[in-house]
Amino acid sequence: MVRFIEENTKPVKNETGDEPKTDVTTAKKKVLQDLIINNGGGLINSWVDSMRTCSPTHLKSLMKRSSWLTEHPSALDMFEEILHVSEGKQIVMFLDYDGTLSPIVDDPDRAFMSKKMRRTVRKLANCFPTAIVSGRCREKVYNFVKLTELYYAGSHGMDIKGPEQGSKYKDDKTLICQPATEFLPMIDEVYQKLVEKTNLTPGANIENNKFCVSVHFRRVDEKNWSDLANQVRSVMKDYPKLRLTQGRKVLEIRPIIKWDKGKALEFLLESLGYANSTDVFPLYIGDDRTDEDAFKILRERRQGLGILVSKFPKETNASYSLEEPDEVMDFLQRLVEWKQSRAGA
Ligand SMILES: O=P(O)(O)OC[C@H]1O[C@H](O[C@H]2O[C@H](CO)[C@@H](O)[C@H](O)[C@H]2O)[C@H](O)[C@@H](O)[C@@H]1O
Repeated sequence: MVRFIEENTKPVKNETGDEPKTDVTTAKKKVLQDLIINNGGGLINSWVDSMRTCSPTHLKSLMKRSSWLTEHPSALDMFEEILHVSEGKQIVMFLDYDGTLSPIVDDPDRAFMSKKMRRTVRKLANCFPTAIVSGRCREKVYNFVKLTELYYAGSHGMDIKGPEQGSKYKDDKTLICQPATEFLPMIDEVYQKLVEKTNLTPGANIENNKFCVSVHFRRVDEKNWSDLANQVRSVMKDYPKLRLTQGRKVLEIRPIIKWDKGKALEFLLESLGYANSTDVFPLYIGDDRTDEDAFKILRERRQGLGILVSKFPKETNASYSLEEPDEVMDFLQRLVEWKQSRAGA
């Protein structure tokens, strides 16, 4: 059976503080049950349901933004409080790329970050250890960001490398972590098969992210989603060692190993010498379901905090929110100014 792993989520409460009777969590649980029980029968419908359930416009109708903001306030509004809880600790920054540093666009190859954002991230990395944690392959995300002073964790954390020029925080020139190398031939094979299978589905775009593959359906007409799901399933059924997760209008195919953005965060903290430290404050900013693994780790460790980038209410383990990449840039800029003011004091 193809394994479709639901990302970690927590129930969203309605305005009275109760869980709504039919909320997103319930809907997703049903999708998951269908997958397990039907083992193929209702599978395609379930995939398509899930593809729809993840659309922000669908979620928008289920949750009220005002009550959601009470639980996940703006990180800009709460800036002073965030500084207060990080007092005396080393801030370590973790930044997702798509939808966090760059706006979501139709063509994944054109998801450029602005020059202003790049300047801000460069200044940030000068103030705090900073890592980019992305679903994209590391080389590709590096080509967008182009900053040698950062840590990069590509392929959802399955490809980690320290700063090119060494880090001012630690000499990490040789830091490399690739826990899924044995899957490389399999991923290449699946990528080729998916390209062939989906080439008659208008708008479908298969992206090779080295240790995982993305099947984009942003430009696929909704009436063709079940065809696409069928094509993906027909390929994946022969690969029980691969699993499927979902991001923003994208199906992500990746090895079944227990490694994700949360594990990458832990690995990087450990590499920086903060494995068991209580003096560290990791700040993770991301917009997608795959970022939930990192938000969850921070909650479990009771360390630092997660900030979800979203204009719409979403189930999340993050504590705070920002609406869009421009707000992320403002937040990062304020962190830089705060750090610089202390250095000069
Ligand atoms: O972890 P991330 O850095 O957020 O990467 C997740 C996926 O991001 C990209 O896809 C998303 O952004 C595209 C460009 O804006 C958009 O067209 C697509 O619909 C989004 O899902 C990237 O192309 C994927 O490979 C990443 O896995």
